[in-house]
Amino acid sequence: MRALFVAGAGTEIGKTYVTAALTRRLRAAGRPVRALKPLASGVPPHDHPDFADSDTGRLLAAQGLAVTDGAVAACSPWRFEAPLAPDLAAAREGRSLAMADLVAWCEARIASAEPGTHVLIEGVGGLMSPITAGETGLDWVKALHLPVLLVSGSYLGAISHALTAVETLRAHACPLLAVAVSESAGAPVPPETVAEAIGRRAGAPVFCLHRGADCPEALAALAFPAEPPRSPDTSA
Ligand SMILES: Nc1ncnc2c1ncn2[C@@H]1O[C@H](COP(=O)(O)OP(=O)(O)OP(=O)(O)O)[C@@H](O)[C@H]1O
Ligand SMILES: C[C@H](N)[C@H](N)CCCCCC(=O)O
Ligand SMILES: [Mg+2]
Repeated sequence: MRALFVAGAGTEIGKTYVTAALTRRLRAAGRPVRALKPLASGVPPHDHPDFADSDTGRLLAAQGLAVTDGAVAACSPWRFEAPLAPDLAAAREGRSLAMADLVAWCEARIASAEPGTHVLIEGVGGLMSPITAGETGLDWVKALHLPVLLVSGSYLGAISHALTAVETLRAHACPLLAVAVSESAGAPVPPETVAEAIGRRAGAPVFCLHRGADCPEALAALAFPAEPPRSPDTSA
């Protein structure tokens, strides 16, 4: 597998945290990776002190990339300052975006990735957060035909949010690779308890990331299995 889509059961629950952790894990194993946040709202200009805390800033840092005009545009070509749904954030700036352009950009980035490079695409907000006036993140996932890594929190209510997203993916024949439960601050139960409840019903493996934790090796191995060593060519 060369690319996957990191979708959320909601917003502010850990998609960027998990994407960055997976990126660092792959890089530490010497495996090239591109982490993309094609569409980002709530992003200040990249010379602003808060840029480092934006999704784009955090994904560039995880990739070891300097904050340059080119690197920012190559990670997040559609950036809006207002921390709102993308369609609303775009409208605040008198701009708009087209799903076809977003999908075409993602497909081109996957197609042009160096051989062996893994591509992670982080979505926006929750699975069905609006992208344009008429389309949601689900439409984006469906158009890309990529396996989905669904990120959940562990706050009270996260189980239902995650399973609602799982059912939605299933109803639309979107392949669910795994669920990652990223521990929410102040959660009333350990993330394993949430993961177990999701796992019983999700029909996919579920992984936990505690506060501040690295990406589990097993998640990286499932997402991007190591290529088997080539057997020697004995045909000559
Ligand atoms: N496992 C974790 N350990 C420590 N901090 C975490 C963890 N998961 C999430 N966070 C923190 O919670 C906040 C929200 O997480 P994050 O930005 O990854 O959410 P998101 O789902 O990507 O949000 P958005 O919808 O804006 O893209 C961030 O400050 C992030 O660092
Ligand atoms: C600003 C925020 N952190 C995200 N970038 C956008 C979240 C949009 C959520 C829209 C919704 O589903 O209501
Ligand atoms: Mg994010």
